[in-house]
Amino acid sequence: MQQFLVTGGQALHGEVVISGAKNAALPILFASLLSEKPTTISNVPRLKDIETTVKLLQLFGADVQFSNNQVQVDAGNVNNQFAPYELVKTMRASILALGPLLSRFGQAEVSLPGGCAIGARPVNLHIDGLRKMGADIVVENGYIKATASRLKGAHIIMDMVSVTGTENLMMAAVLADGVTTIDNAAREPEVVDLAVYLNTMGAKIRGAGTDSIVIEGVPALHGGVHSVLPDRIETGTFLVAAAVTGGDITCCSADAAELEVVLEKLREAGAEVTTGSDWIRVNMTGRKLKAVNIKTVPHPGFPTDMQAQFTVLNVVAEGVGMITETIFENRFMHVPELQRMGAKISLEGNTAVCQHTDKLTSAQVMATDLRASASLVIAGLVAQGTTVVDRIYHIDRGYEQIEHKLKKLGASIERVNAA
Ligand SMILES: CC(=O)N[C@H]1[C@@H](OP(=O)(O)OP(=O)(O)OC[C@H]2O[C@@H](n3ccc(=O)[nH]c3=O)[C@H](O)[C@@H]2O)O[C@H](CO)[C@@H](O)[C@@H]1O
Ligand SMILES: C=C(OP(=O)(O)O)C(=O)O
Repeated sequence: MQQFLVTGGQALHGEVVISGAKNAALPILFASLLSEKPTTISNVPRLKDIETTVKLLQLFGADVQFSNNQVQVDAGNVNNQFAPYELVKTMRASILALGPLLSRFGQAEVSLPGGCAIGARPVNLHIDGLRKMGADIVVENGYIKATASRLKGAHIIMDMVSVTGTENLMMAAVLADGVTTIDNAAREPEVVDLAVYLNTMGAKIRGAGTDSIVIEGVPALHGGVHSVLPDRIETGTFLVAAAVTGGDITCCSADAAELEVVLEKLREAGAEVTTGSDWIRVNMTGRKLKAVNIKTVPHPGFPTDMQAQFTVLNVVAEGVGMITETIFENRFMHVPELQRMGAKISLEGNTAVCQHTDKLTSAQVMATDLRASASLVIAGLVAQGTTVVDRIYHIDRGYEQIEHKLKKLGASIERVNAA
């Protein structure tokens, strides 16, 4: 098992190139299953979750070539629609195989993903929506078994805003017979990127990015070429790391329009934030960090995937900052670990009350999920001494070469094999 050793005290300086977005690349790779023709996707981050997706696509019978950051998928010979528990348990996004497989082949059997550290994360909305489109679905022995001769267009009103739920149903609707409307749809930029990719392949989707998406079914898709949008959560993570260390960094290949609310919170926290067409700079030199209040909500509100990083910001900042998590019921697993580093945080229901802590001190801490692990690394960058972050396989799910990127910005961080 690998660990990070992070020695605090260096302000981050310089430029970092942001990778393609994990949460866009995953649905886009699964969407390739909808076409018999080859597709090419560039700006794909090299991450554990992407490797898992490639394995799944290959298991289905697709020919997948991954070199540098480009993936070519030829799903012309797909002959298997079974996603086993062994792969699905390592990556919840595997549920995104369900919609495309069912839509193109009329059958799919996908393991239920199960809960994870941040919450139960059911997939009832995915199943209900597909049933509305005429699918026969049974859930037994831990598997979702779905069949449909051809899915039919339907009017689906989502009970809750679900990102992968919206994506799964949008993909399923692309080859359905007739028009599907998804109301109360997720508006995340990753949903929009998926729609752009599908439209490139000949799908007829409009309204992505609003809460009502209309999909006119087509008989087949052709090939396509697409570049994945920049990862707004990776961008935000580096910007927070710069702010808490009192640094000055520029994220290149980044999109400020996707991060408006996060940038606004950084300004409120005292950072100087400037942006260009494809870069964002945060300068904290000689400035005082102030605590901010945050409430996570679906896009365009504050993203839950940036909550743990802002928890650290609030601990280092002056004043008291409240962090309220409304999306996932258990997304404060980083708090006890940060407390072990001296952070003054008290949990009151779904709110973490963060107080200024004069000095964080190093400790051995355990990563429990992807963004929690990012927050522990950020805390290590400002703590006195060397922090040991265990279970960094969580961070490898979502951050491409994080230690190399941080080192280039002046951080002291090493990946080591645990003794
Ligand atoms: C691969 C990917 O894109 N992951 C993102 C996606 O996860 P994911 O798509 O899994 O998250 P959802 O948007 O579906 O979850 C939002 C809320 O809805 C609930 N829910 C969801 C589906 C369902 O069928 N029933 C149900 O009750 C969930 O438990 C959660 O409380 O959006 C989350 C919220 O922005 C992000 O944190 C994840 O990084
Ligand atoms: C929760 C996340 O991812 P996933 O939905 O893949 O678990 C995340 O990216 O922060």
